[in-house]
Amino acid sequence: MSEFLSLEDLTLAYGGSVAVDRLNLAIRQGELIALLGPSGCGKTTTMRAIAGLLAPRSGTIRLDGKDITRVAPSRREVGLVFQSYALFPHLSVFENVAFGLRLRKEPDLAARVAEGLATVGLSDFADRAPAALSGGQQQRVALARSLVMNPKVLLLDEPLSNLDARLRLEMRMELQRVQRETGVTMVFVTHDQAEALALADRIVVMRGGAIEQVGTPEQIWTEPASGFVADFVGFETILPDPETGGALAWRPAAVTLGSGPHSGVIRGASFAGAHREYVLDTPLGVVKAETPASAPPLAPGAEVAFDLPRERAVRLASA
Ligand SMILES: Nc1ncnc2c1ncn2[C@@H]1O[C@H](COP(=O)(O)OP(=O)(O)OP(=O)(O)O)[C@@H](O)[C@H]1O
Repeated sequence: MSEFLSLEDLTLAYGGSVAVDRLNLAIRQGELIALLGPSGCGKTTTMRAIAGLLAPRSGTIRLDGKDITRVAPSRREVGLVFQSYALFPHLSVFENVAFGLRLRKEPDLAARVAEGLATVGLSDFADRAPAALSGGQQQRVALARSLVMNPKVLLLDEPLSNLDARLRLEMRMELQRVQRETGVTMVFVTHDQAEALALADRIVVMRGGAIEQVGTPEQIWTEPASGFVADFVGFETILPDPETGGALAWRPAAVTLGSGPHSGVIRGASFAGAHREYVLDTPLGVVKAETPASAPPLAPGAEVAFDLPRERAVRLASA
């Protein structure tokens, strides 16, 4: 694999407490990588180290063949877009995007700002104040501001989390389009598995300061490498497999409800639009199942037969 950005044995700590422990990751040029994991797993800490805002305790960061571990943030050619867009409220959209270019006294300022605004579809908004823009538009200004600096890597920390559901979908497509058109290598942080699956070329699932699995969205979705990843992508019933000593995991839709060799009691039921979700207490443990919304509803307290078909489970080395 041709590595463009590589993190080698990276250990990151705040004072005495280690937040990321000997992390290894190689990213190709032009890739769109998602760092996915629950709160506190070390995603933001990893991004801060790549940006140069946190000096590693040990390990190496290489970008485009160069060791940048001790290079100052402003010389790294790494762009950073925060979750709060941090635009300057008193500057116009144009001046916000021009800010970094002016600091560096770069040539062709007006043309480059115009190109940046065109890339994010905001050519007509150059004279507006940030306050006169929607959240999604502000986010796109922040993106343009980073892009005009021609970074080798663009880091995005929860870029969509402040947007409402509809805008988030729009910005997902926008980010993908910008990435395709500019070819810039992007690493973004999210705790939303749907976002990671929809956007990323590869997903890095993190847990407790370490990498749990790296794979394409398809691999993570269909072949989770551990119980932790399986649970994260919706395999909500994970039971020991006496045949192999490992474990088996099922998504709710893979559980047959109404017939089968097992029996359980419905503890909870909820309507989710296209389907109904059930939580069952069973001698095997808690089982989560769903049925199409068109199927007759089952009441809490009812006893129901069910099956856990082996052929619809994923196999895990351990639960
Ligand atoms: N400034 C800090 N000082 C001390 N500890 C910190 C600091 N920032 C983060 N941590 C700790 O480092 C660990 C990793 O935090 P980090 O912010 O990287 O997690 P995260 O995966 O980005 O979480 P979130 O999704 O909540 O942003 C956590 O245990 C956190 O408490």
